[in-house]
Amino acid sequence: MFNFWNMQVKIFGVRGCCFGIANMILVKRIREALYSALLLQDISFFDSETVGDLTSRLGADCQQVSRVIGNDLNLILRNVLQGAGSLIYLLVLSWPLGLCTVGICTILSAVMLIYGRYQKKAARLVQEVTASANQVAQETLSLIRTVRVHGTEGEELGRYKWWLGKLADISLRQSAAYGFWNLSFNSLYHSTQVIAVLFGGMAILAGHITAEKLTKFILYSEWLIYSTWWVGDNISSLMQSVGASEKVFRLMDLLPSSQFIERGVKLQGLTGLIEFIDVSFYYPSRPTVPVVQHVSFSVHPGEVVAIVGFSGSGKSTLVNLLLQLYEPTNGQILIDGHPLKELDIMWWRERIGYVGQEPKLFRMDISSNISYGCTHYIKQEDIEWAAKQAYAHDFISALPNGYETLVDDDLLSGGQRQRIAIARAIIRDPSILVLDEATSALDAESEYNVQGVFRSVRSDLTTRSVIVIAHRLSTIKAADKIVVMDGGQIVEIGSHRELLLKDGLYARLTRKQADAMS
Ligand SMILES: Nc1ncnc2c1ncn2[C@@H]1O[C@H](COP(=O)(O)OP(=O)(O)OP(=O)(O)O)[C@@H](O)[C@H]1O
Repeated sequence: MFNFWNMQVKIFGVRGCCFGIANMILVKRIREALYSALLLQDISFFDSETVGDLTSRLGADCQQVSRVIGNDLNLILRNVLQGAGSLIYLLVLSWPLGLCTVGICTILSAVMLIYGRYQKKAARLVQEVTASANQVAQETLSLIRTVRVHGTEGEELGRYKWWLGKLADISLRQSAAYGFWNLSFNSLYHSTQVIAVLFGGMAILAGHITAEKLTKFILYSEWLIYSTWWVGDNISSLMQSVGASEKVFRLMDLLPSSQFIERGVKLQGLTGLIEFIDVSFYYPSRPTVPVVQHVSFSVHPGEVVAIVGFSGSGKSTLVNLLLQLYEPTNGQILIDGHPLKELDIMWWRERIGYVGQEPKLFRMDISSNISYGCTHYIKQEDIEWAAKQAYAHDFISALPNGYETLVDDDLLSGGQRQRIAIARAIIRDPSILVLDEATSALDAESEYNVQGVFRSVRSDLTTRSVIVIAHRLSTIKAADKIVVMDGGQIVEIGSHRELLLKDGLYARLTRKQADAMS
C-alpha cells in the first residue's frame, strides 16, 4: 500500500538540501547578528551584555538554529507523512480501532506539548546559567593577577562551582522530565497493543475482522505511535533551540543606528571649530541620572582646550558625545557650524584622532596597530615617522621583530601601549585630536615632547584643534582654555592664569596637586 521505505529514501535525499540551506542560513544569521551588534546606536548594550557571552551565543545559538533547520525539520516532515499514511490505513482497516489509536495519540500529543514547553524554558535557563559560568571563568582567568594578589582563588572557584551546581540542578530536572515523557510514551504505546489484542481478538471471534487484518493493524498502529513520538521529540528539540536562540533573535531585532543607514553631510574642509550648545545627557542604562547638564563651550580652530574636574564629573562623557558614540539628550554639538548628527559618520571619524584612557591594542603586529583605521594605504616609512613622533620608535626597534612584533598584552607596558595609540592618532593627521588621559602613563619628559607634536600644524598647513582631558598640571597649564567640570556641569572656563585669579574650584585643585607633589 504505502512504500514507506521508498518514501524515507526520498525524504532523506531532501536532507542534504536541508543541511545545505541550514548552513547558508547559519552563515547569514551570524553575519546579521554581528552586523546588528557592531552598528548598534547604544553601545552601552555591550556593557550589560558581556562580550564573551555575546560571542559564545553567536556561535552556539546559531549552530542550534542550523541543526533545527537541517535535522529536526526534516525529521518532523518525514514522520508527519509517515504518521498520516499509517492513520489513513488504520481507519481503512477498522475505523473503531483506528479511532482508539487516534485517542491515544492525542493524549501523547498533549503530554508532548507540555514537555516541549518545559524544554523551551529549561533550554533558556541552561543558556543563561552556562553564560554566567563562562563569564566567571573568563573574568577569573583574565584578571588572574588581581586574583593571585588578593589570594581569592578559593572564592573564585566557589563562584564557578555555584553556577555549575545550578547547571547540574537544571540538567537533573530536565532528565526527570525526559523520564516522565518516556514513561508516558511507553505506557501509551503498550496500552495501544493491549487494546488492539483485546478488542481485535474479540472482533476476530465475532468474525468482524481477520487475523491478518489484526496483525496489519498492530503493525501500522505501532508506526503511527512511533511517528507521533518522533514528531513530539523533534518538536521539543525545536522548542529547546528556539528557547536557546532567543537572545540572538533579540540581538537581530535591534535596529542598526541610523548613523550608518542614512548618508550624512561631508563638509568641504574642516577648520576644527567645535561648539557644545546647552548639551545635556543621560546614559540609556541610567535614564534618571543626568551625567552632563546644560554644557556650553567652544573650541576654536587650532586651540588646545583642557577639560578638568573630579573623577566622574562627566569629562569622558563629553568626549563620547563628540565621537558620536552617544547622542545628546538635549542641546546640540556643532562642527564648523553644522549639527554633528547631520554629518556623515565615517567622514567625521576619519578626521578625528582619539587616544583613550587605557588604549587597547589588537592582536596584530605593531605596524598594523599603528595604521589601524586608516582608509588609504600607509607606507612603512610613514608608520615609523608616526612612531618617532610618539617617542615609540626606540622601544619598537628594540623588540625581537621590530615593527613586525605581534602585540601581546604582557609584552608592552602601559606607557608603551599609550605611545602606540598616540602614533595611531598622529598618523591620521587629524583635524581634531581628542586625548582622554592619553599621556598619563608617560614619564614627564616624554609627555612634554609628545605635547609639542599634538599642537603642531598639520601636513596641509592647516591648524589642529585639540581637546585634552588630563589630571596633570603640566598638561593642563599648556592649554589655551581650561573647562572645569563638577557634577556634569561647567563651573569655570578660562586660561590657567584667569582661573587661578578667580580662586575657585580650579585653583583649589591645582593647590591640592601642588601640595601632593611637595
Ligand atoms: N556607559 C555608562 N553607563 C552608565 N553610566 C556611565 C557610563 N559611563 C560613565 N557613566 C557614569 O557617568 C558619570 C561620568 O562618567 P565619566 O566617565 O564621563 O567621568 P569622568 O569625569 O571622565 O571620570 P574620570 O576622570 O574618572 O575618567 C559617572 O558617574 C559614571 O558612573
